Amino acid sequence: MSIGRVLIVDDHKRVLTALQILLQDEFEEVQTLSNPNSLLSTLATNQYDIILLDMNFSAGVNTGNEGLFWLKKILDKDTDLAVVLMTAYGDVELAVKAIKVGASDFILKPWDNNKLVSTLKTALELRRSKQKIIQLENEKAGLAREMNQASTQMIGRSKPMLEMLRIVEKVASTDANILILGEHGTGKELIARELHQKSERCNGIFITVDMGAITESLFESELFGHVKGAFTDARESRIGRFEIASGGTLFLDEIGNLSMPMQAKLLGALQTHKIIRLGDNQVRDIDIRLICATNKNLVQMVVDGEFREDLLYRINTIQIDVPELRYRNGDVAVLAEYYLRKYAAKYNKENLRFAKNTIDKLMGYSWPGNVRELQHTIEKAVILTDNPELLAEEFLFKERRINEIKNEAVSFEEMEKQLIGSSMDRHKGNMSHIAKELGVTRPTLYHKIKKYDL
Ligand SMILES: Nc1ncnc2c1ncn2[C@@H]1O[C@H](COP(=O)(O)OP(=O)(O)OP(=O)(O)O)[C@@H](O)[C@H]1O
Repeated sequence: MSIGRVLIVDDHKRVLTALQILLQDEFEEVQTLSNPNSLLSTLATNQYDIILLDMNFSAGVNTGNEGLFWLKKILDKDTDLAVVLMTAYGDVELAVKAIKVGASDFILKPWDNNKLVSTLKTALELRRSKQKIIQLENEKAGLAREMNQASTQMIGRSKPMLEMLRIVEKVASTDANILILGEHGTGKELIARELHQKSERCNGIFITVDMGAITESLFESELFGHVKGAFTDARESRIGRFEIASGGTLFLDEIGNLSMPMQAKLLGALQTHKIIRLGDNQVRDIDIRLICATNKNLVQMVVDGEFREDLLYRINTIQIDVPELRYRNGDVAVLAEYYLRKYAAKYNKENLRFAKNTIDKLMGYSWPGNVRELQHTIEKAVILTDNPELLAEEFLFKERRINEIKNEAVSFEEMEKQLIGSSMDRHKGNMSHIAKELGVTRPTLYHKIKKYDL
């Protein structure tokens, strides 16, 4: 028996009785209605999955117009209801008209019992699939809205920043592939999100894949998906990031970390706009806007034979260079103020201010870890301070010259390690909370935990 509620509408009592007897063993609930005039009030108080509706109600007038009239009324109330129509006259034109208006199917009287039952069951399945699709579409749109809302506003009014934002503004609405270059923590992911939000695809999904955290063996399954049984651990079929991002934007972070074989596979998908799930043979079209980012010098990598030239050309239709924080005069002060307000609110220290000379000290520092380092530095200071003002002495920077920046990367790594370690303690290993606090994706977090052996 199928789980489904059926309403039969026909003005012939004998038809109603015969259909009810036939269908009550096949469906969960079967009700009848001999007068269509009470159809709308019946629909208002009861829920059905299928309506089996006669086309001709007034004796002697067999135009089917009454059926079409009631069909429209039903669909006005609930566009997803499956309506199967019945007529004693095999009028193809009328059938086409009814299907165009939104009927699920059409049955001729006298009916064949088996055919009638299977038509209704197919209509029911179709309704279920439609409902599932609508539910998934709603969930997807809701998720996209939530993800878009969650992203931070871009802060910065310095000249290099304004120049970059002007380019972002210009290229966002195009569907061009974009390559974002910049040091760690300069805001590449934030810019990618901004591009997505300002694009025609803003109601679609923005999805990030951290290429630095993806292993050779998982690459294809992660990006292209797999079918059940494609490899030992593939217990269920799974769609890949390319398909999830369909209609939206796919952001490939740390693209410079891809091995040559992975680059070849990625290039294949980008050239053909098609993918094949691992273990499958169906070719599927992909519809994504591609944004890539890296802190590596890809041109040098091409020269060194570490990055495919054809892939570089494919991904950098437009290149955006994100300026390092140390070259953004004035942005440090604005960002510092922004993060002070954010963390003061978070840690219930709303009245906390910077002391007079603190901002000068922050502006004098070179910020090798860029905005992320500034963000974490302010958060740490807000947590640790017992003063009503954040004093310059509370920020302990080793003064560094530009030629020391190479070594700074090492000390920044040390700092990053400590930050992750303390966040892990604070959140008792809850990866979602840690990733949220540190402003990184979970794959990046896993990668860093592995890297620092935490
Ligand atoms: N202009 C900005 N305004 C506000 N916040 C910013 C800005 N730039 C970066 N941030 C913040 O700094 C942190 C790091 O930014 P993001 O992750 O986008 O950098 P990234 O360049 O992608 O870093 P990585 O190369 O390490 O992946 C995030 O928390 C982000 O919100």
